[in-house]
Amino acid sequence: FVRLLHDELMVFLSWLPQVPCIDQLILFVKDMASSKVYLFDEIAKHNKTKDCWLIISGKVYDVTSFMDDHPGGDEVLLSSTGKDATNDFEDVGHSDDARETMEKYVIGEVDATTVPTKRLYVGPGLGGANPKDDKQGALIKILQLLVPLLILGLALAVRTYTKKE
Ligand code: HEM
Repeated sequence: FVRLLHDELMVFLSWLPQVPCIDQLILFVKDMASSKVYLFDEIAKHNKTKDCWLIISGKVYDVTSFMDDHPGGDEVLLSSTGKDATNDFEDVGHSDDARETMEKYVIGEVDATTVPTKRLYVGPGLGGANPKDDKQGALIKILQLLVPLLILGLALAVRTYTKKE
């Protein structure tokens, strides 16, 4: 056991030169601690003011204690839960200060394979993943053909009946 302890200590000491100052040591320890990987569904459950987690650029942030201090308000943070909030975060154009602040709230990473991908809109009849879309597309095409024919027919009928003998 002592030998094992000694070995662990040596490993730790061999890491130390790579950690030039205490700030970095803290970041390093935090990094190690935050290497937990969460599933999307697990993260999505934290969607309340008193329990709020965000996914930004693959990392998971527990911003519960930041809700009252967020300059953009707590509502926007809440509305960014249950999804990948990277775009929401980037669209605002957050400052470097904000990016530094957020590091305090990292609790881990998201397992990217569990994040639902957004379904891109595929126009009707263009082979959407949903077979209902295909049916709607066909109906629209038929209507597009029928309506001008109907108008033409009506116009012809009106012309025929109003023609002076
Ligand atoms: C850990 C995550 C976040 C941190 C640490 C954070 C931090 C900040 C900070 C410090 C500001 C002040 C302006 C700046 O320095 O850029 C800010 C503003 C703002 N943030 Fe966030 N934010 C986070 C996530 C989000 C998310 C997910 C949204 C969703 C849209 C958001 C929306 C906003 C908005 C709307 C403002 C106000 C911009 C303005 O009025 O100028 N933030 N945030």
